[in-house]
Amino acid sequence: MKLLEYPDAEMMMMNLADTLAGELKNALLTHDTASLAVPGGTTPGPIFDSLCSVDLDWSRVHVMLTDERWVPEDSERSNTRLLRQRLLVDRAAAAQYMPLYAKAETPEEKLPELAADLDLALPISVCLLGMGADMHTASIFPGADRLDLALNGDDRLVAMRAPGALEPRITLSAAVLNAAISRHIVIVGTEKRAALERAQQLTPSEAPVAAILNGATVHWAEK
Ligand SMILES: O=C1O[C@H](COP(=O)(O)O)[C@@H](O)[C@H](O)[C@H]1O
Repeated sequence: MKLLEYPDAEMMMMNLADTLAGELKNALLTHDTASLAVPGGTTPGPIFDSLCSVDLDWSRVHVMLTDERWVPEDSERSNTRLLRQRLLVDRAAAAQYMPLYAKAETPEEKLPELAADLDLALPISVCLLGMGADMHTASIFPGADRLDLALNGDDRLVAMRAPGALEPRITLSAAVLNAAISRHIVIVGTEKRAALERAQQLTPSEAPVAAILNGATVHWAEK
């Protein structure tokens, strides 16, 4: 794992947007299409605000989330809602969005069709992940019901319920995240920095983020 420390979060978000854009442009030089996986939650909004206006051929880019909360798209908890408001706008509105949510009571009902659609966009060219202070990444949570499947199975997508998650989740598996050509993790604050350091001493079952640290670049700013 490589750790990049930034003087402040604003600079980090702009830098990271540039890095992701550069990697996408490179991928498009040698492939017809490229894919970008991004997290939801509270951290990545400012990255999306910069990335969405980058001049690249977005029509050849598949955009997907690393994970989704099983709530309707108009819910404030929806990661898709965040993407539609802040990433899939401006030039990036031309990207092809691969949803991880479809209208149904439970993620299990839609999982096979969502997973089949994803195949078009795998392996991921550029992957950005977040991390919670509880050391979850994507929606791979400590104590989750299908933790072993998400960490060690071959499935691309896993439906999850966990004590630390407010609603059912659907998440890309560690296998899919680790197959990404480039992997970045963005974290802000001293609590998450301490959690990252703790995770490096723990097993992936105790600290799921540990499963995807090898080969990743972690971007950190205190505030
Ligand atoms: O629930 C989630 O949490 C993580 C971390 O979110 P943050 O609000 O602490 O930045 C996020 O990476 C994930 O995509 C999201 O579903």
